[in-house]
Amino acid sequence: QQASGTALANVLVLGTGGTIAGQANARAGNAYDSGKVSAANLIAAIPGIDKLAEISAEQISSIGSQDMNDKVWFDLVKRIRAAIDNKEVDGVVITHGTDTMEETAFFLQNVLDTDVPIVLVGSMRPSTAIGADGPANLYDAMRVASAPESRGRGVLVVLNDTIHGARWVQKTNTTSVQTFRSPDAGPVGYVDTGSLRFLQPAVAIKTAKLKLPDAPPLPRVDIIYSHANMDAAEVEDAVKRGAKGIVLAGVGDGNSSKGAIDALAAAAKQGVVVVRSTRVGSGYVNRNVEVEDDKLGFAVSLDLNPQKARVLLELLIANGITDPSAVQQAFAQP
Ligand SMILES: NC(=O)C[C@H](N)C(=O)O
Repeated sequence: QQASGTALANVLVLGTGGTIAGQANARAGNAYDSGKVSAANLIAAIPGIDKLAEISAEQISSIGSQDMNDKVWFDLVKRIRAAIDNKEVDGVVITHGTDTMEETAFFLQNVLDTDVPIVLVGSMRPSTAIGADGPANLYDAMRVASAPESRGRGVLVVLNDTIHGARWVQKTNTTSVQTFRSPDAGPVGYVDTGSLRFLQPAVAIKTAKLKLPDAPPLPRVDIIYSHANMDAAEVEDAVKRGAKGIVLAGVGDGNSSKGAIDALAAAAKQGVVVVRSTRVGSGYVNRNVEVEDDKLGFAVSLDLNPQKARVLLELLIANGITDPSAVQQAFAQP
């Protein structure tokens, strides 16, 4: 049963920008500009998409997702909540740049309380490129967002025929159209010319674990990238500039040099929330294996990469959850 009682699902498309809305301007040079084409015009250019759903399109922002920020996130939440509360929609599609798509997806999953499908979509080639991938991706996202079987699966990402879950998806290639992967969990489904299929039945993903403050910004959480020959400087700088939390993009199993770990322990003692993640790109970060987390007052990110650990930690601190064991428990929730 659709929100409006009509045969087609009602899908709200919210444009934020990105390469999917990018346009080359040959006269201005070789680079293309992100976020030039409105979501409404992207939809209008796709033959047959109007047969999939009753579509309405609105623009939230027109930016490359390298510039994604708290204000756009708060605006998205406000609009989506209103659409769901007013029973306007059966599904939501968000057009978005790919660079920070996984962060927006994971952010929304943590604050939206709904089983309505929320689908993020982007492209790797601008809308004016030969073989632009945006139209097919947007068509597929519309199929996913309008399908009853997509309900209750949390926030989804659709690109290149593949459906991913917000917790696991990562951008893994700088330029390839096959860039989104879920290294630790695999995709949740596929959408191609012939079919839309999920690999597992929906296991209600607990959305909205956390409250969103009334207005941005979220508390400052810095990511510190670990490397050979590392000292304490980056950690100390983060503390000096007022970071309330630090995520370590550690080497290997979330490790770092003695100097950096000592500085993180000192920061934790002062009340900065420290979460160890990894720069590796896949795998779990385990507690108390190479680093004495219990003793030093750290939490670990488990399967969350540094950029998603940062999003979760911002939200936890905003909700007053700063005790390392409470932070650890929150990271463990699927
Ligand atoms: N393919 C893309 O969308 C990259 C672009 N820089 C963005 O994230 O907006």
